[in-house]
Amino acid sequence: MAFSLADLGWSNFFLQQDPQDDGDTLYRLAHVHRDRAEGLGCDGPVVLTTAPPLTTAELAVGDWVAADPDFRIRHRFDRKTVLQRRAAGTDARTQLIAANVDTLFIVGSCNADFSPARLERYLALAKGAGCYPVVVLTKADLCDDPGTFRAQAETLAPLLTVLTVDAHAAEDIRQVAGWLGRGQTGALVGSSGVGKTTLLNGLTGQQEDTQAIREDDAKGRHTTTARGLYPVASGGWIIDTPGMRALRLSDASQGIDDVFEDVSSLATQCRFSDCTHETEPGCAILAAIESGDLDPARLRRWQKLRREDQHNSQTLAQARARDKAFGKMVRNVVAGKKSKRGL
Ligand SMILES: Nc1nc2c(ncn2[C@@H]2O[C@H](COP(=O)(O)OP(=O)(O)OP(=O)(O)O)[C@@H](O)[C@H]2O)c(=O)[nH]1
Ligand SMILES: [Zn+2]
Repeated sequence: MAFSLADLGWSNFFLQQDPQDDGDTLYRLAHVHRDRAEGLGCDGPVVLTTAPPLTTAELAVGDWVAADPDFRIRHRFDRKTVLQRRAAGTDARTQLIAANVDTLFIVGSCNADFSPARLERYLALAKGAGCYPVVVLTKADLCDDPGTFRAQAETLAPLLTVLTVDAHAAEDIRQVAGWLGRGQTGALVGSSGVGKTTLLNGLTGQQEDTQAIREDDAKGRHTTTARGLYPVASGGWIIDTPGMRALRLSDASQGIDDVFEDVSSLATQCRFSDCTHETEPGCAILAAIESGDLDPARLRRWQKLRREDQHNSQTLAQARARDKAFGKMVRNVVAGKKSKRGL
């Protein structure tokens, strides 16, 4: 299938950046592997490699790049939005998830798996990344009253859009596709078994494998493997982001404050600027809990996310400082060798 640049999501935002080399061609990245990337251009899909100093580690699905006639990527365009998270394990580095996503579909379900804390975490990720969040609650067909789940979700961030859907129903898929008009890009996040693959299949008309859910705990087995950018019939694009179950936030304080705008604006009204909202007199948050205006569980979730974000941002800053010191040491050693050789 052939696409124009506008079909692929190209816009003035990218056009205004440095003009590419005359011989270069523009591509949007659909898949990124360790040694190569797959790009979509006006002449169809191509396999791309990177030219130093660029490596595939700096590329994300959804990125715009310029490549030379030998299909080597020479330039990556600045991103409109970028989804990233702190890498798993003890490594403090951030991991790229997807780039240039307009709408982040935060998928949950109308069953025992529904978790306000998890939705808030993804909402903070979306706000921090600059994406428009849409909460999609699946399995509405298996639930007596999906409206209660929707109402609960709507309280989690200001002016939040929440859809309740049967991910197998074409008319419900059309509702989701409403955010994916020509050149618009969406991404799906949510824990395993909530129906991301089912939504992806409905949106793209493809058949990726889904697996039957385990009855006991409402959690599916992990079935999705490859991260990629796929065309949607409504003219947009959808990015599947497998492996997003253990989402750890860092550098997300602005996103958290936006999602918890109710709590963070109350905090500015406390008498003491370093109020811990536990016992202090003149605490606006305690007063709101007392009057029933604020759910104490929401306060606890806000505090937990902020603590986690502060901790991760600190370790990230430490890792960056370590990298910088190491780079300096290497440069000093190299400079020392050069001066010994009289260069
Ligand atoms: N009845 C009903 N079943 C659904 C709905 N959405 C998903 N399912 C079923 O739930 C199971 C898990 O769905 P998947 O689409 O594989 O979930 P996933 O989020 O992709 O899971 P991972 O690939 O593990 O991340 C499958 O058996 C789906 O058919 C829905 O809205 N209604
Ligand atoms: Zn307070």
